Amino acid sequence: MSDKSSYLSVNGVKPCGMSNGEVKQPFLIGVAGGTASGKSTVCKRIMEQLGQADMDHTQRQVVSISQDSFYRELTPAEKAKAERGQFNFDHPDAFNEEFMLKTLQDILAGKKVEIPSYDYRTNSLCPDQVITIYPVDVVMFEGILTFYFPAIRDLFHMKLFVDTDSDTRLARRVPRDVNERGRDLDTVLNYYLNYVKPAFEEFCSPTKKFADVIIPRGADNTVAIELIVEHIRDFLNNRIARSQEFNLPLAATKPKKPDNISPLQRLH
Ligand SMILES: Nc1ncnc2c1ncn2[C@@H]1O[C@H](COP(=O)(O)OP(=O)(O)O)[C@@H](O)[C@H]1O
Ligand SMILES: Nc1ccn([C@@H]2O[C@H](COP(=O)(O)O)[C@@H](O)[C@H]2O)c(=O)n1
Repeated sequence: MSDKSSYLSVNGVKPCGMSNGEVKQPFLIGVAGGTASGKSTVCKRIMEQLGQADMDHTQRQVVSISQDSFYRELTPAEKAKAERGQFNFDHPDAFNEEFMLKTLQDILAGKKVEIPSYDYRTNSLCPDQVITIYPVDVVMFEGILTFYFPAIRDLFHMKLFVDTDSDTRLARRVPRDVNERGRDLDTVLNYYLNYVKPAFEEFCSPTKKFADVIIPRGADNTVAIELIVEHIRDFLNNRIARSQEFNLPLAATKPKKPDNISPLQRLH
């Protein structure tokens, strides 16, 4: 099971459209950055500041999805290489680009999607542990190569790059891989030097130029996180205002019930 599942939203809310029957498109945020830069932690902080962290997962209106759910299935030969620490999981070819694109397009179209969990210990997807994502207000999509694929990059309303010093990232990655991903120290260090670091320089770091906001120091940068949260709130408030304008003629005969407003919208 993914070690990010504690906040990965298995949200059970029913699909919710606008009161005028229009499909509600989520605010889609791409979050990129090197391994262990703090992408997941930044998403968690955004969720907390939007008042979503302590909420029952069935009520959440903010969802965070990891790009790791979109690793492609490996052939038996590739699996054997992965077990020896010789398969490159930091290369774009390791991902199922088509599935990633289709899933994000479906999310934007207001559809319910299903994505698998990822197991780092077996280097494989868990098809029996499917995560259902129902339509919500805000979807964050985080991963090392979130901005690498042009068609996927173009889908985001907002692009964040978490920019954390590489020594700090290595210092975080080593204990994480040993304690949570069942790797030994030598394998982790060799893998980092042979695959992770070169791929970061070739494929991930150059995508920083596509970001709207670069977040130095990741989750420690509380000012940047507050500014991003304010921007998300503005977007949602503007959308509510637009939808209320659109609904004006209906409002006289059918007042909008508080239940039609999502928990996130009710904050403002
Ligand atoms: N600002 C921080 N200070 C200390 N530890 C952090 C910070 N941000 C993340 N970590 C830790 O570093 C590790 C990697 O963070 P994570 O958010 O999972 O990174 P990513 O999603 O980019 O791989 C985790 O163990 C996390 O708890
Ligand atoms: N089976 C796997 C698959 C991926 N990785 C590493 O995960 C890193 C990406 O996840 P982050 O949370 O660190 O962004 C990437 O650098 C891969 O090397 C792995 O170790 N095993």
